[in-house]
Amino acid sequence: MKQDELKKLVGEKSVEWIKDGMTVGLGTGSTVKFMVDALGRRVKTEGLSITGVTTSKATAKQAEELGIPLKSVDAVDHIDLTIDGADEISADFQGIKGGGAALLFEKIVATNSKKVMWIVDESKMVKHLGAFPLPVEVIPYGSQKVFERFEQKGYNPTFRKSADGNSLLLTDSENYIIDLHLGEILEPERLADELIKEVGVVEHGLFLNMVNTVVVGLADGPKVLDANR
Ligand SMILES: O=C(CO)[C@H](O)[C@H](O)COP(=O)(O)O
Repeated sequence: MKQDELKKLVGEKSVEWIKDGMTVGLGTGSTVKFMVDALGRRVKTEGLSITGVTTSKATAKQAEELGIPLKSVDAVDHIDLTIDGADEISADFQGIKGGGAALLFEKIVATNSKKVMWIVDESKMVKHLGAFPLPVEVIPYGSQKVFERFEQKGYNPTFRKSADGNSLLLTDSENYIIDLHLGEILEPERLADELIKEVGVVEHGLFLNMVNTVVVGLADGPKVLDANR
């Protein structure tokens, strides 16, 4: 099966966990897009009553067009379940997210959720994190200095460019993304602590001890993994 078909498979499978009356965090990315489409169909055809809390302008636009009722994270009491994609998931269920530059809102929504589910095709399952460049969201002011500090530490940083390649990408919060090309992250907790203490860093894409369930798209069907937390 092609990667897109695996993404569709898990996107459509994941909405089975959504029940009437839930407040649901809606992640960002191409896999989540299939999930939101499937959720929109359930809202329309079954009259499923849910409230969505989105993690990006792109997901909010898609959900609005499908008639999914939305609220801000600040306007809900709690989020029952967040369904999101991921860029890498290690054998011990730690993750890298932010390939779609939505890591800040994704982490805020995940942190305020009772349960977090990640939906991925099998290429995202890895032994150790780090082959995927680690996104770090930084405030534009002073970002060159943060970049230089990352260079001195040997983190091989690159500023993420906009889709047309002519300017730096701006996140939904109008920040920049610096991607760290680390190769392998052997101590994710230590790195997460270090990055969040760096002045000018808003958030990083290490999502540690956050996911409860992973739905992996395999050629012979979706596989559900429990992170036991
Ligand atoms: O973290 C994300 C966006 O910030 C995405 O969930 C992640 O990049 C996976 O995206 P895709 O489903 O398109 O592969």
